[in-house]
Amino acid sequence: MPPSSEIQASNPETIAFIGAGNMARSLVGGLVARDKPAAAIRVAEPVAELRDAMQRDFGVAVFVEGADAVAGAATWVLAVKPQVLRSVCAALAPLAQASQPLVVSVAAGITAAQLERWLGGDVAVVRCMPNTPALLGAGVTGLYANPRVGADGRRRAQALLAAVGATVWLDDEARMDAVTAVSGSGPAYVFLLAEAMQAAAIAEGLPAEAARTLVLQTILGAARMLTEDDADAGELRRRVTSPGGTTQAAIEAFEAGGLRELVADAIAAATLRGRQLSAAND
Ligand SMILES: NC(=O)C1=CN([C@@H]2O[C@H](COP(=O)(O)OP(=O)(O)OC[C@H]3O[C@@H](n4cnc5c(N)ncnc54)[C@H](OP(=O)(O)O)[C@@H]3O)[C@@H](O)[C@H]2O)C=CC1
Ligand SMILES: O=C(O)[C@@H]1CCC=N1
Repeated sequence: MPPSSEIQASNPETIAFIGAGNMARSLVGGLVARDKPAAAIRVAEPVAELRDAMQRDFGVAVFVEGADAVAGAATWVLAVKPQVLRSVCAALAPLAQASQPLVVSVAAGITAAQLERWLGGDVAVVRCMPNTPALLGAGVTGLYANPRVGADGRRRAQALLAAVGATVWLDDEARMDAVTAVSGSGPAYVFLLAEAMQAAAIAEGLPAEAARTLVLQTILGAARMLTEDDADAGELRRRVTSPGGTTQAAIEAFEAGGLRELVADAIAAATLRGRQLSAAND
Protein backbone atom coordinates (compact mmCIF):
# COMPACT_ATOMS: atom_id res chain seq x y z
CA MET A 1 0.00 0.00 0.00
CA PRO A 2 1.63 3.32 -1.00
CA PRO A 3 1.92 6.03 1.64
CA SER A 4 -0.98 8.44 1.40
CA SER A 5 1.31 11.40 0.79
CA GLU A 6 2.69 9.87 -2.40
CA ILE A 7 1.11 11.28 -5.57
CA GLN A 8 0.94 8.62 -8.26
CA ALA A 9 0.18 9.18 -11.91
CA SER A 10 -3.56 8.67 -12.30
CA ASN A 11 -4.82 5.66 -14.21
CA PRO A 12 -7.94 6.64 -16.20
CA GLU A 13 -9.39 3.17 -15.66
CA THR A 14 -8.96 3.14 -11.88
CA ILE A 15 -11.91 4.16 -9.71
CA ALA A 16 -11.66 4.89 -5.99
CA PHE A 17 -14.75 4.66 -3.80
CA ILE A 18 -14.86 6.56 -0.53
CA GLY A 19 -17.34 4.65 1.64
CA ALA A 20 -18.41 1.01 1.34
CA GLY A 21 -22.00 1.27 2.52
CA ASN A 22 -25.23 0.34 0.77
CA MET A 23 -24.83 2.51 -2.31
CA ALA A 24 -21.13 1.81 -2.84
CA ARG A 25 -21.80 -1.95 -2.56
CA SER A 26 -24.54 -1.69 -5.18
CA LEU A 27 -22.26 0.21 -7.57
CA VAL A 28 -19.14 -1.89 -7.01
CA GLY A 29 -21.12 -5.15 -7.21
CA GLY A 30 -22.83 -4.00 -10.39
CA LEU A 31 -19.55 -2.92 -12.00
CA VAL A 32 -17.71 -6.15 -11.15
CA ALA A 33 -20.65 -8.27 -12.36
CA ARG A 34 -20.45 -6.37 -15.65
CA ASP A 35 -16.76 -7.14 -16.17
CA LYS A 36 -15.08 -4.08 -14.66
CA PRO A 37 -11.77 -5.58 -13.48
CA ALA A 38 -11.76 -5.75 -9.69
CA ALA A 39 -8.09 -4.70 -9.78
CA ALA A 40 -9.22 -1.31 -11.10
CA ILE A 41 -11.45 -0.61 -8.08
CA ARG A 42 -10.11 0.68 -4.75
CA VAL A 43 -12.38 1.24 -1.76
CA ALA A 44 -11.87 3.17 1.49
CA GLU A 45 -14.06 2.34 4.47
CA PRO A 46 -13.45 2.74 8.23
CA VAL A 47 -15.75 -0.14 9.24
CA ALA A 48 -13.74 -3.39 9.14
CA GLU A 49 -16.73 -5.67 8.40
CA LEU A 50 -17.81 -3.58 5.42
CA ARG A 51 -14.24 -3.39 4.14
CA ASP A 52 -13.78 -7.14 4.46
CA ALA A 53 -17.11 -7.81 2.75
CA MET A 54 -16.10 -5.67 -0.24
CA GLN A 55 -12.82 -7.54 -0.58
CA ARG A 56 -14.40 -10.97 -0.07
CA ASP A 57 -17.45 -10.46 -2.29
CA PHE A 58 -15.94 -8.48 -5.15
CA GLY A 59 -12.15 -8.92 -4.94
CA VAL A 60 -11.45 -5.18 -4.88
CA ALA A 61 -8.57 -3.52 -3.00
CA VAL A 62 -9.64 -2.03 0.32
CA PHE A 63 -8.15 0.65 2.54
CA VAL A 64 -8.91 2.35 5.83
CA GLU A 65 -7.90 5.80 4.64
CA GLY A 66 -9.44 7.60 1.68
CA ALA A 67 -6.06 9.09 0.80
CA ASP A 68 -4.69 5.59 0.22
CA ALA A 69 -7.65 4.50 -1.89
CA VAL A 70 -7.46 7.49 -4.24
CA ALA A 71 -3.74 7.04 -4.98
CA GLY A 72 -3.45 6.53 -8.74
CA ALA A 73 -7.21 6.70 -9.35
CA ALA A 74 -8.42 9.20 -11.97
CA THR A 75 -12.04 8.88 -10.82
CA TRP A 76 -13.13 9.26 -7.22
CA VAL A 77 -16.64 8.26 -6.17
CA LEU A 78 -17.75 9.92 -2.94
CA ALA A 79 -20.24 7.50 -1.36
CA VAL A 80 -20.42 8.65 2.24
CA LYS A 81 -23.37 10.23 4.02
CA PRO A 82 -24.00 13.94 3.31
CA GLN A 83 -23.35 14.65 7.01
CA VAL A 84 -19.68 13.61 6.77
CA LEU A 85 -18.92 14.68 3.21
CA ARG A 86 -17.44 18.04 4.10
CA SER A 87 -14.83 16.53 6.41
CA VAL A 88 -14.11 13.74 3.91
CA CYS A 89 -13.50 16.37 1.22
CA ALA A 90 -11.29 18.45 3.53
CA ALA A 91 -9.03 15.45 4.07
CA LEU A 92 -8.81 14.75 0.34
CA ALA A 93 -8.52 18.37 -0.86
CA PRO A 94 -4.70 18.49 -1.12
CA LEU A 95 -4.70 15.29 -3.19
CA ALA A 96 -7.56 16.58 -5.36
CA GLN A 97 -5.62 19.75 -6.06
CA ALA A 98 -2.48 17.77 -6.87
CA SER A 99 -3.99 15.08 -9.07
CA GLN A 100 -7.11 16.77 -10.54
CA PRO A 101 -9.40 13.71 -10.53
CA LEU A 102 -12.91 13.48 -11.84
CA VAL A 103 -14.97 13.58 -8.63
CA VAL A 104 -18.31 11.76 -8.77
CA SER A 105 -20.57 12.29 -5.78
CA VAL A 106 -23.65 10.20 -5.05
CA ALA A 107 -24.59 12.16 -1.93
CA ALA A 108 -28.15 13.39 -1.58
CA GLY A 109 -28.52 17.16 -1.48
CA ILE A 110 -24.87 18.21 -1.54
CA THR A 111 -24.27 20.51 -4.52
CA ALA A 112 -21.45 20.45 -7.02
CA ALA A 113 -20.45 23.96 -5.90
CA GLN A 114 -20.18 22.81 -2.28
CA LEU A 115 -18.03 19.82 -3.29
CA GLU A 116 -15.80 21.96 -5.47
CA ARG A 117 -15.32 24.48 -2.66
CA TRP A 118 -14.66 21.79 -0.02
CA LEU A 119 -12.07 20.18 -2.32
CA GLY A 120 -10.16 23.46 -2.67
CA GLY A 121 -11.71 24.86 -5.88
CA ASP A 122 -11.36 24.23 -9.61
CA VAL A 123 -12.33 20.56 -9.45
CA ALA A 124 -14.30 18.60 -12.07
CA VAL A 125 -17.41 17.36 -10.25
CA VAL A 126 -20.22 15.15 -11.47
CA ARG A 127 -23.07 15.11 -8.98
CA CYS A 128 -25.18 12.06 -9.54
CA MET A 129 -28.02 10.15 -7.95
CA PRO A 130 -28.02 6.40 -8.59
CA ASN A 131 -30.20 3.84 -6.83
CA THR A 132 -29.56 0.43 -5.28
CA PRO A 133 -30.93 -1.69 -8.19
CA ALA A 134 -27.52 -0.80 -9.68
CA LEU A 135 -26.39 -4.01 -7.99
CA LEU A 136 -28.45 -5.94 -10.58
CA GLY A 137 -27.53 -3.68 -13.48
CA ALA A 138 -31.10 -2.35 -13.26
CA GLY A 139 -30.38 1.03 -11.67
CA VAL A 140 -31.11 4.49 -12.97
CA THR A 141 -28.91 7.51 -12.34
CA GLY A 142 -29.49 11.22 -12.77
CA LEU A 143 -26.27 13.12 -13.49
CA TYR A 144 -25.20 16.76 -13.51
CA ALA A 145 -21.71 17.92 -14.51
CA ASN A 146 -20.20 21.19 -13.33
CA PRO A 147 -18.55 23.42 -15.96
CA ARG A 148 -15.10 21.99 -15.18
CA VAL A 149 -16.09 18.57 -16.51
CA GLY A 150 -14.98 18.18 -20.12
CA ALA A 151 -16.03 15.66 -22.75
CA ASP A 152 -13.67 13.02 -21.37
CA GLY A 153 -15.00 13.46 -17.82
CA ARG A 154 -18.59 13.15 -19.04
CA ARG A 155 -17.66 10.04 -20.98
CA ARG A 156 -16.03 8.51 -17.90
CA ALA A 157 -18.98 9.32 -15.63
CA GLN A 158 -21.39 8.01 -18.26
CA ALA A 159 -19.40 4.76 -18.62
CA LEU A 160 -19.32 4.31 -14.82
CA LEU A 161 -23.05 4.72 -14.27
CA ALA A 162 -24.26 3.22 -17.58
CA ALA A 163 -22.52 0.00 -16.53
CA VAL A 164 -25.11 -0.40 -13.77
CA GLY A 165 -28.27 0.88 -15.45
CA ALA A 166 -29.91 3.72 -17.34
CA THR A 167 -28.63 7.30 -17.16
CA VAL A 168 -30.39 10.67 -17.39
CA TRP A 169 -28.25 13.82 -17.71
CA LEU A 170 -29.66 17.10 -16.38
CA ASP A 171 -28.57 20.62 -17.38
CA ASP A 172 -30.21 22.19 -14.33
CA GLU A 173 -28.65 21.05 -11.06
CA ALA A 174 -31.62 22.42 -9.10
CA ARG A 175 -33.64 19.43 -10.35
CA MET A 176 -31.27 16.90 -8.73
CA ASP A 177 -33.21 16.99 -5.45
CA ALA A 178 -36.32 15.91 -7.37
CA VAL A 179 -34.35 13.11 -9.03
CA THR A 180 -33.25 12.01 -5.56
CA ALA A 181 -36.85 12.04 -4.34
CA VAL A 182 -38.16 10.07 -7.33
CA SER A 183 -35.54 7.48 -8.27
CA GLY A 184 -32.84 7.64 -5.59
CA SER A 185 -35.34 6.99 -2.82
CA GLY A 186 -37.90 5.40 -5.14
CA PRO A 187 -36.97 1.73 -4.62
CA ALA A 188 -37.95 2.16 -0.97
CA TYR A 189 -41.46 3.26 -1.99
CA VAL A 190 -41.90 0.07 -4.01
CA PHE A 191 -40.52 -1.98 -1.11
CA LEU A 192 -43.03 -0.27 1.20
CA LEU A 193 -45.86 -1.16 -1.19
CA ALA A 194 -44.61 -4.76 -1.22
CA GLU A 195 -44.56 -4.83 2.59
CA ALA A 196 -48.10 -3.43 2.76
CA MET A 197 -49.45 -5.83 0.12
CA GLN A 198 -47.87 -8.84 1.82
CA ALA A 199 -49.30 -7.81 5.20
CA ALA A 200 -52.74 -7.33 3.63
CA ALA A 201 -52.52 -10.69 1.86
CA ILE A 202 -51.73 -12.42 5.15
CA ALA A 203 -54.59 -10.54 6.83
CA GLU A 204 -56.90 -11.99 4.14
CA GLY A 205 -55.78 -15.48 5.19
CA LEU A 206 -53.02 -16.33 2.71
CA PRO A 207 -49.98 -18.23 4.03
CA ALA A 208 -46.92 -15.96 4.32
CA GLU A 209 -44.88 -17.76 1.64
CA ALA A 210 -47.79 -17.70 -0.80
CA ALA A 211 -48.35 -14.00 -0.06
CA ARG A 212 -44.69 -13.30 -0.75
CA THR A 213 -44.65 -15.11 -4.09
CA LEU A 214 -47.94 -13.55 -5.23
CA VAL A 215 -46.87 -10.01 -4.32
CA LEU A 216 -43.29 -10.10 -5.59
CA GLN A 217 -44.16 -11.72 -8.91
CA THR A 218 -47.00 -9.22 -9.37
CA ILE A 219 -44.61 -6.30 -8.88
CA LEU A 220 -42.03 -7.86 -11.18
CA GLY A 221 -44.62 -8.58 -13.87
CA ALA A 222 -46.14 -5.10 -13.60
CA ALA A 223 -42.67 -3.49 -13.83
CA ARG A 224 -41.93 -5.53 -16.94
CA MET A 225 -45.21 -4.46 -18.54
CA LEU A 226 -44.47 -0.83 -17.70
CA THR A 227 -41.09 -1.05 -19.42
CA GLU A 228 -41.86 -3.47 -22.27
CA ASP A 229 -45.39 -2.45 -23.32
CA ASP A 230 -45.98 0.69 -25.36
CA ALA A 231 -49.03 1.58 -23.27
CA ASP A 232 -48.54 4.07 -20.45
CA ALA A 233 -49.22 3.33 -16.78
CA GLY A 234 -52.76 4.70 -16.87
CA GLU A 235 -53.74 2.57 -19.86
CA LEU A 236 -52.20 -0.57 -18.32
CA ARG A 237 -54.17 0.12 -15.13
CA ARG A 238 -57.41 0.54 -17.07
CA ARG A 239 -56.85 -2.82 -18.83
CA VAL A 240 -56.83 -4.55 -15.44
CA THR A 241 -59.85 -2.65 -14.14
CA SER A 242 -63.04 -4.36 -15.26
CA PRO A 243 -66.08 -2.07 -14.77
CA GLY A 244 -67.78 -3.01 -11.54
CA GLY A 245 -65.08 -5.56 -10.77
CA THR A 246 -62.59 -6.20 -8.00
CA THR A 247 -59.85 -3.83 -9.20
CA GLN A 248 -62.30 -0.94 -9.43
CA ALA A 249 -63.23 -1.53 -5.81
CA ALA A 250 -59.57 -1.37 -4.81
CA ILE A 251 -58.75 1.68 -6.96
CA GLU A 252 -61.71 3.55 -5.50
CA ALA A 253 -60.39 2.80 -2.01
CA PHE A 254 -56.93 4.10 -3.01
CA GLU A 255 -58.39 7.27 -4.56
CA ALA A 256 -60.71 7.88 -1.59
CA GLY A 257 -57.69 7.56 0.69
CA GLY A 258 -55.84 10.23 -1.32
CA LEU A 259 -53.08 8.00 -2.69
CA ARG A 260 -52.06 10.43 -5.46
CA GLU A 261 -51.86 13.38 -3.05
CA LEU A 262 -49.97 11.22 -0.57
CA VAL A 263 -47.39 10.24 -3.22
CA ALA A 264 -47.02 13.90 -4.25
CA ASP A 265 -46.57 14.91 -0.60
CA ALA A 266 -43.99 12.16 -0.03
CA ILE A 267 -41.94 13.20 -3.06
CA ALA A 268 -42.17 16.87 -2.08
CA ALA A 269 -40.96 15.98 1.43
CA ALA A 270 -37.98 14.05 0.03
CA THR A 271 -37.14 16.90 -2.38
CA LEU A 272 -37.22 19.40 0.49
CA ARG A 273 -35.04 17.11 2.62
CA GLY A 274 -32.40 17.15 -0.13
CA ARG A 275 -32.26 20.95 0.02
CA GLN A 276 -32.08 20.82 3.81
CA LEU A 277 -29.17 18.35 3.69
CA SER A 278 -27.26 20.83 1.55
CA ALA A 279 -27.86 23.76 3.91
CA ALA A 280 -27.39 21.80 7.14
CA ASN A 281 -24.02 20.32 6.19
CA ASP A 282 -22.36 23.38 4.64
N1 LIG B 1 -28.69 3.95 -0.01
C1 LIG B 1 -29.22 4.39 -1.14
O1 LIG B 1 -30.18 3.81 -1.70
C2 LIG B 1 -28.65 5.61 -1.82
C3 LIG B 1 -27.71 6.39 -1.20
N2 LIG B 1 -27.20 7.50 -1.85
C4 LIG B 1 -26.19 8.32 -1.22
O2 LIG B 1 -25.06 7.50 -1.03
C5 LIG B 1 -24.32 7.96 0.11
C6 LIG B 1 -24.05 6.77 1.01
O3 LIG B 1 -25.30 6.24 1.42
P1 LIG B 1 -25.39 4.77 1.98
O4 LIG B 1 -24.49 3.90 1.19
O5 LIG B 1 -26.82 4.46 2.08
O6 LIG B 1 -24.77 5.04 3.43
P2 LIG B 1 -23.97 4.02 4.38
O7 LIG B 1 -23.98 4.64 5.73
O8 LIG B 1 -24.51 2.65 4.17
O9 LIG B 1 -22.49 4.04 3.78
C7 LIG B 1 -21.55 5.05 3.99
C8 LIG B 1 -20.29 4.39 4.53
O10 LIG B 1 -19.23 5.34 4.48
C9 LIG B 1 -18.47 5.16 5.67
N3 LIG B 1 -17.61 6.32 5.94
C10 LIG B 1 -17.78 7.31 6.84
N4 LIG B 1 -16.73 8.14 6.81
C11 LIG B 1 -15.86 7.66 5.90
C12 LIG B 1 -14.58 8.08 5.44
N5 LIG B 1 -13.99 9.17 5.93
N6 LIG B 1 -13.97 7.35 4.49
C13 LIG B 1 -14.56 6.25 3.98
N7 LIG B 1 -15.78 5.81 4.38
C14 LIG B 1 -16.42 6.51 5.33
C15 LIG B 1 -19.53 4.94 6.71
O11 LIG B 1 -18.98 4.44 7.91
P3 LIG B 1 -19.73 4.86 9.30
O12 LIG B 1 -21.05 4.15 9.28
O13 LIG B 1 -18.80 4.35 10.36
O14 LIG B 1 -19.87 6.34 9.29
C16 LIG B 1 -20.43 3.95 6.00
O15 LIG B 1 -19.99 2.63 6.15
C17 LIG B 1 -25.16 9.01 0.79
O16 LIG B 1 -24.61 10.27 0.54
C18 LIG B 1 -26.53 8.87 0.15
O17 LIG B 1 -27.18 10.11 0.05
C19 LIG B 1 -27.56 7.79 -3.13
C20 LIG B 1 -28.46 7.03 -3.78
C21 LIG B 1 -29.16 5.93 -3.17
O1 LIG C 1 -32.35 8.26 1.92
C1 LIG C 1 -31.39 8.88 1.47
O2 LIG C 1 -31.09 10.00 1.93
C2 LIG C 1 -30.58 8.28 0.37
C3 LIG C 1 -30.58 9.13 -0.87
C4 LIG C 1 -31.48 8.43 -1.83
C5 LIG C 1 -31.68 7.12 -1.23
N1 LIG C 1 -31.14 7.03 -0.06
